[in-house]
Amino acid sequence: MTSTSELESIDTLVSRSLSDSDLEEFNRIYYGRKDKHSLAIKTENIEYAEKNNFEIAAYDFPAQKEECRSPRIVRVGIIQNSIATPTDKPINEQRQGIFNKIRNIIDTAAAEGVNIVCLQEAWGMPFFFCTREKLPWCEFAESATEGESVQFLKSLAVKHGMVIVSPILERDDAHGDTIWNTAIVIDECGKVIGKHRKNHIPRVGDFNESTYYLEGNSGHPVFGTKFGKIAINICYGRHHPLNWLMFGLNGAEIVFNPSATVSGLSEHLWGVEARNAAIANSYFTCAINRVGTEKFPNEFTSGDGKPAHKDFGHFYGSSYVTAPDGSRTPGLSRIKDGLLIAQLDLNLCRQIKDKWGFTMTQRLDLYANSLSTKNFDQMKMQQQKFGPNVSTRNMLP
Ligand SMILES: NC(=O)NCCC(=O)O
Repeated sequence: MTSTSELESIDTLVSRSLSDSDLEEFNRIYYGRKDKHSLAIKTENIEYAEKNNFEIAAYDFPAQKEECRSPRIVRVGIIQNSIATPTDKPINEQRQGIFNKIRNIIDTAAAEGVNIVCLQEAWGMPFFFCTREKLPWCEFAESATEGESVQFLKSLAVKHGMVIVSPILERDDAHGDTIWNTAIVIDECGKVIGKHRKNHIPRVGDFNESTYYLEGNSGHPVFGTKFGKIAINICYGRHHPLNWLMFGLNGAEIVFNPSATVSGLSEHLWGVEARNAAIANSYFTCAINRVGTEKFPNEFTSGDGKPAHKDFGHFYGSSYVTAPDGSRTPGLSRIKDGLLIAQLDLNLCRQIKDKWGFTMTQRLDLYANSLSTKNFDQMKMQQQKFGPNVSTRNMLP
């Protein structure tokens, strides 16, 4: 289910083209990496990954030693995956094929000491929203506590004593079978400790997701886990700086961004948005994108006057991790399943807040005032009087 005509990755292109010393400078200037900070991976896991056709990479994000606090080291593992079988196969076969791949990758993450795993958006199904067809696709929606993928991951969480963040399509049968795009958090004992429902729904390209599920109603929850305070900003939410801000205000130390996005649309934005969010909010971000090209049984149109077609385009993977100081890992492959492991010292969040003062110097009072209902009403009145070009300065008392 992966395409070979696509470029493997920008990072392999760069590293193949530069001398060692130029590559070191590239990493320093562009990625903020003072040295390679690669972590050693056990030989048997490298061999296992090769045999099972997924990439494995590992990086370290150390913090300075402090006198009063011990280091708070956590290993996160982010997983990008393609689908496993053609999309015209029975639902259970499609689902099981993906489960088999994910089990291999999570077992490997555990063998490398990973504490928290996060999967990509809607990881257990093809990204069928382009089709606008309800059946069979809505059959992938499942209960957030007892669904097929939830049970599958609960057992892996217990087996490995790890926290697993799992983005699913949630069917809430207690509330009119409402469907949501949800990330659930399973703790190391196999308990679902909470969930977040995607706040922002795309209305761009073939991302016809509003046909299937509603805008989330869960706010900006942060989950206190054994390994750190985590939050999930699902896919299109990464274009909304205030969405990122709210997770930070609520105390997140790591924000996962499970995504599904295609080349031609967003690839030039991909390396910017989650990285910028880490800088602006002094937390770690983990951006995870689906990989591969998915074809569907029936043709659909994109509303752009071009001929009907059966594929969504290429999901370009390129998952990466950014630290609060803005340094980042290279991206995973654009064409292959992958596991990216990052060892984070969460002490870095406070160290960067102290160094740069971004959270201390932000003016939430000014923003809140400008965004308040009273000021919106004033703006509307002014716009009625003077036209749409009225300056926001006119809104302030
Ligand atoms: N899944 C999703 O929200 N994709 C929207 C496209 C994008 O944000 O790049």
